[in-house]
Amino acid sequence: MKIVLAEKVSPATLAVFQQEPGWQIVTPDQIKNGLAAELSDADALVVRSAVQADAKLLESAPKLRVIGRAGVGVDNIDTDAATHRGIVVMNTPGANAVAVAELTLGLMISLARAIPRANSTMHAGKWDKKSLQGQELRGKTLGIVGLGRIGLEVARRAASFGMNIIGYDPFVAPVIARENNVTLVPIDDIFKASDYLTLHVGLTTQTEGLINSTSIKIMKKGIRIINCARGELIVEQALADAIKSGHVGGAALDVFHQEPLKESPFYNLDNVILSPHIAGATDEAQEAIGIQLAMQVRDYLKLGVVQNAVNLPSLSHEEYKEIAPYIEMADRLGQFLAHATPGNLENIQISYTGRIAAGKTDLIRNAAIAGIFSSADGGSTANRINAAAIAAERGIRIQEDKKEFTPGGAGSVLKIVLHSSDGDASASATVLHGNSPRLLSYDGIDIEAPLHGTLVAIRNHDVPGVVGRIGTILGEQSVNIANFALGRAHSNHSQRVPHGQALAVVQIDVPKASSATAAVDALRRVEAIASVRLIELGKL
Ligand SMILES: NC(=O)c1ccc[n+]([C@@H]2O[C@H](COP(=O)([O-])OP(=O)(O)OC[C@H]3O[C@@H](n4cnc5c(N)ncnc54)[C@H](O)[C@@H]3O)[C@@H](O)[C@H]2O)c1
Ligand SMILES: O=C(O)CC[C@@H](O)C(=O)O
Repeated sequence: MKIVLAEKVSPATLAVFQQEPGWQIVTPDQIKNGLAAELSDADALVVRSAVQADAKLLESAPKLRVIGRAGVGVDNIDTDAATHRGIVVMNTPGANAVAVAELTLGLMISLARAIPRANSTMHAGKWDKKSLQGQELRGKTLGIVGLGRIGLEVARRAASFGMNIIGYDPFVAPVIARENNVTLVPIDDIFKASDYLTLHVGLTTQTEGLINSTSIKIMKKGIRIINCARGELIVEQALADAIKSGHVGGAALDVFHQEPLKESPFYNLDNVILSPHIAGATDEAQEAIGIQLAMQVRDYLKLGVVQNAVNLPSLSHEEYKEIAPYIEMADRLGQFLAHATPGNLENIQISYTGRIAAGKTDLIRNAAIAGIFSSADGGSTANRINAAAIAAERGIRIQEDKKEFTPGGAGSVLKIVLHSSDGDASASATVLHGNSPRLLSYDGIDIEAPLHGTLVAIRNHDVPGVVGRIGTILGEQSVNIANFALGRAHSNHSQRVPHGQALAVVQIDVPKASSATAAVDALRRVEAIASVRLIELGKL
């Protein structure tokens, strides 16, 4: 495995990767010919906030499987492009929340008591006590936009200063706000009522430019604004103008539109405190972030465990262990069905029954779709990260239904139905003995066959002698049979499978599926055989 660390990470982060025998770790100082060149054969990329992992950069990384963001905000990563390329994007939520909250409180106190100015005047040999009378935080109203991990840490600390806390976050449960002494209010009330306003939302199309000349106009005179989230949340010139006019009493900014900051409307404004994107930069946070991220990236590359992914639901190690055999089974079932539709694929219906229906099924769904898209020559780029997105791009609808409890306790069963313009194809499967994927039905005929290795699926008329002919032909062609499963349509089956139809799924021992082509051709010439499909089941 090749891991490219594009930005400085803690020594403990490096150590996690270095413990893996044979892994090549490239540190920022070893990147000599540019990041794009280094990524040409990389499996993983680790970034902080400076590197822009955009679509163009990702084009130069054909093998890349995971991007690890050492931190929270992923606005420097084109997650759509990553998803499209089947790359997992992971971050480390929460690991720097206390660090950011502590700096936020530090900046609020610094604004209230003009600590930076007190310090610089003292260093300049001045005793400027008169101009340094401040205000207390006690009794003031703090408005928090974004009550996630950081926003809530800020709320808890601000409560201990005796502040009244109001918050705006459309996605937080009122009970969580209440438990943290936050009164939820509409965003305009935050602007109107806050003495201090602090931002803790990610950069999205909804939050970009949240603080602008219009929102500033309705703010309480003298408000102080703290931004430790993302520079783009504020229209910088509008804020600078409002500070100069005295409408806004001060600001403390850790993040900016352009970083590193080279030119700024805030330079030389007395009541503006600037810091170079350091809110999350504490020894403790960087250590926690680095180790957590390195372990996540390692576990994904080694075991396929997806944790803290922003483009896929995360699973705990235990959850992953439980569904891993079903992910593999879904992929094989999809491969089994691949090319089985008579016309152009329009719709994929995936039904989960039993225990799997109770858990997270996105990976199972994507594996099934990736399996369906897989072609004999391996030309499909769909994988379990991007398969649903690729289906959507191709205009193929995905329908899912779940039934947790089934009469008869059939265990966990996955059923896939491919609907096409000219007809349907369907199959269902389960996992036996912990990790053995088994086919349970194909096109309405019950059967029990291993979903493993090379299979020959034969639809035939249920007449005497066919099974014997199949065995003879395979024997004549020196193809050894590893497993022979038979099923037949019953009168109570759907009308699509007429009575008198039968199915054989034969697992054969051949080095490559192509070694059995002659045998398959011979089977096709048997009159009672309606169709033969040679299927080589690969691993995802
Ligand atoms: N300066 C730094 O060094 C630094 C460090 C860490 C995080 N950050 C920034 O802080 C942000 C918040 O981090 P977090 O760990 O608390 O993330 P989080 O995901 O835990 O919290 C974000 C909160 O914002 C809320 N939200 C989303 N859209 C909203 C909207 N339109 N209006 C109001 N609330 C909205 C979400 O519901 C969520 O509760 C990150 O996205 C990152 O950009 C900066
Ligand atoms: O890596 C950093 O230095 C900043 C991280 C911070 O912006 C984050 O979103 O976690």
